Amino acid sequence: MHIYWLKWIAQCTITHISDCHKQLQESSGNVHMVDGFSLRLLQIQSSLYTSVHGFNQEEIREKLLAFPGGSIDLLKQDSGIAVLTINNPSRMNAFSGSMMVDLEEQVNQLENWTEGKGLIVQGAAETFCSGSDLNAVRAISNPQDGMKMCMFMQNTLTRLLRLPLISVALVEGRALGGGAELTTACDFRLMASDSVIQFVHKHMGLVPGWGGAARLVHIVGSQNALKLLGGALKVDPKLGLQIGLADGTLGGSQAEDGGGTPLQQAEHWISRYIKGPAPVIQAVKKVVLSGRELSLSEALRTEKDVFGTVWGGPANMQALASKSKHK
Ligand SMILES: CCCC(=O)SCCNC(=O)CCNC(=O)[C@H](O)C(C)(C)COP(=O)(O)OP(=O)(O)OC[C@H]1O[C@@H](n2cnc3c(N)ncnc32)[C@H](O)[C@@H]1OP(=O)(O)O
Repeated sequence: MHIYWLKWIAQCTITHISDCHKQLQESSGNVHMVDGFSLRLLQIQSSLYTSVHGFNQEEIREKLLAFPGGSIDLLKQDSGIAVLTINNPSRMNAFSGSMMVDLEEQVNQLENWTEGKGLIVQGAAETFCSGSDLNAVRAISNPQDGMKMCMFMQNTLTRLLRLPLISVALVEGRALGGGAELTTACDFRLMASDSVIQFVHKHMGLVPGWGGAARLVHIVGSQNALKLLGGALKVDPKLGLQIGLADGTLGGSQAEDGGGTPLQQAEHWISRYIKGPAPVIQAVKKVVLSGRELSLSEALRTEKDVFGTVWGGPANMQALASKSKHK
């Protein structure tokens, strides 16, 4: 069992934890073998950095908790859409150390949300996020601590992007520095009419460190990424749509976006992509994610595995029974 399990862990670095959980249960035939400890181990394996890379999660957690303030709030709704709110309005929703730890805990929650289909990431009080809290940054400005914080946030944001939920960043006000990086850890970005996404890192004598540069290149291409980072350009909704950083804008005609608050408009926008049963929507995200992250042959094998989880499943059988037509 141990050798099989270790082999499986090596394979499932990319595959989402729930797949591992399910297959472990099947292979062992004993659900009790997948206890909290094993799940935690699997979560660590789905992260980028582990002790092999000199990363000590508990040590950096302790360090980050020394910089408290604000919170990351999670609301899981019956609709299958969760709302994650970056909440530190007195600092324009800058990330304190404890908020970085909070975010990791909320991602844990979402990884285990079997009924989930969609996720909206927003900032409190009509602005998105002004990056890392400069007070914390000053206090841990030595390269060693900076690298540890960077690994912690890369782990968390990678797991956020790999959730089997279709995610959208709802950008109101400003998304600056690490806040701009956070928007790239979602599948889509929606920009309110007066909003700005700006990778201000160059002005701070930095480059992105939370994985934002690598993800940005995937989203807008290397030419545009170079312009955005090299010029610390302000991306408004018009430029965002033009270069593909924004997938939609809010504040259009009522008919188009459903009207209401920006959050209601974002819920309306995402609802068209998450209609249907959770296992099917989660499978959609998984096949796209594997196509995005894996080599073609690995992605094809993953697609086959994910296909196997929905083929002959309840939604498939129901559709066959109802002889549905796609007019
Ligand atoms: C790898 C991660 C890299 C990074 O994220 S580095 C951080 C990048 N972010 C920044 O440099 C943002 C710096 N802040 C600003 O440019 C401006 O505060 C900002 C966001 C444009 C808002 O400007 P205003 O509307 O004029 O408001 P304000 O400046 O009076 O700000 C209100 C209060 O919020 C505070 N604040 C804003 N961003 C912060 C941050 N990142 N860390 C800590 N505190 C921050 C700001 O100091 C002010 O506080 P207070 O009222 O003076 O006590």
